[in-house]
Amino acid sequence: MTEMIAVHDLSYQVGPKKLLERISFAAKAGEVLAIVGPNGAGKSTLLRMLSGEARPSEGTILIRGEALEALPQRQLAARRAVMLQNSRVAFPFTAFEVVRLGAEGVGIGLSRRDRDQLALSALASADAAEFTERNFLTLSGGEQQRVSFARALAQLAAGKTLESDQILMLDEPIASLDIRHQLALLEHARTLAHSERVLVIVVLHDLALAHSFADRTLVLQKGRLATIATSEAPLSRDLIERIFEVSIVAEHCHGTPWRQLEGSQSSTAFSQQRRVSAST
Ligand SMILES: Nc1ncnc2c1ncn2[C@@H]1O[C@H](COP(=O)(O)OP(=O)(O)OP(=O)(O)O)[C@@H](O)[C@H]1O
Repeated sequence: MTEMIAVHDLSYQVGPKKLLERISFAAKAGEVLAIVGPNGAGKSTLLRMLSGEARPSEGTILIRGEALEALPQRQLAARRAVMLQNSRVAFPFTAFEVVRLGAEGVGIGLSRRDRDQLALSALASADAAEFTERNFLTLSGGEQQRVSFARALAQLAAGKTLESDQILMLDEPIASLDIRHQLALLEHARTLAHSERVLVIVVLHDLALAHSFADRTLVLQKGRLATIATSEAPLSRDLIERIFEVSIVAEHCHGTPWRQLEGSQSSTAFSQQRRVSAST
């Protein structure tokens, strides 16, 4: 079967600066794909390309074999929902209104009542029901993030009436969440992937969480795809040290050997020291 998404030789340049260089990979329905990498590696830029928000300078992105840029807006909105790092809301909308917007453009076949219901159940799924009538702009960062996740869920649910093949794109969705909500959000995303065949693409900073939740992890470094890690072939300590410019000090890991740490559920076992640069 055609890949859900296939990226070939994707490059993106702003002026003389190359933000992404010759990136190629493909992903299937039902997969959780994490994207990790140091600050400035190009993770958000790549997600902007994959979502259709920006066009690559070179290369192609195919969604189920069709060129991304050729997809009509409504079809694209039904196929993929995106949760950005910082959701900007220009007006003092309630959380309900923000989430309902997700179901608006793609839920045309649904009654107003059905769309309202979708928004309410998305808020509940994201553990954000208590904010339903609150002004979005007055919510805390983590609360806003839960509402933004609900909005993406509402868009997927409404889009399902038009498209069965769907992609959920999440840019650092857990950055402001406490550990309970981090795990709940990632678990929810994984269930969507494994039970409903949604392709989930998620930018994460926490390597241990990426390892635990994703089927594969794309590692970006300076705009290039350094490697793709899987549970069978996890990121090696050496590669992590090289790409993230840290030293992982085994004796500081509370007796946890690195091998176990690679499969650990929590990033708290990480103990890192800045590497003294070779030039100093
Ligand atoms: N319009 C632009 N013009 C010039 N440089 C840009 C532009 N947009 C992004 N960049 C640069 O491109 C690089 C990649 O940015 P991007 O936001 O994709 O990184 P990231 O991997 O998501 O980083 P972070 O982990 O900090 O969120 C950064 O160095 C950023 O400063």
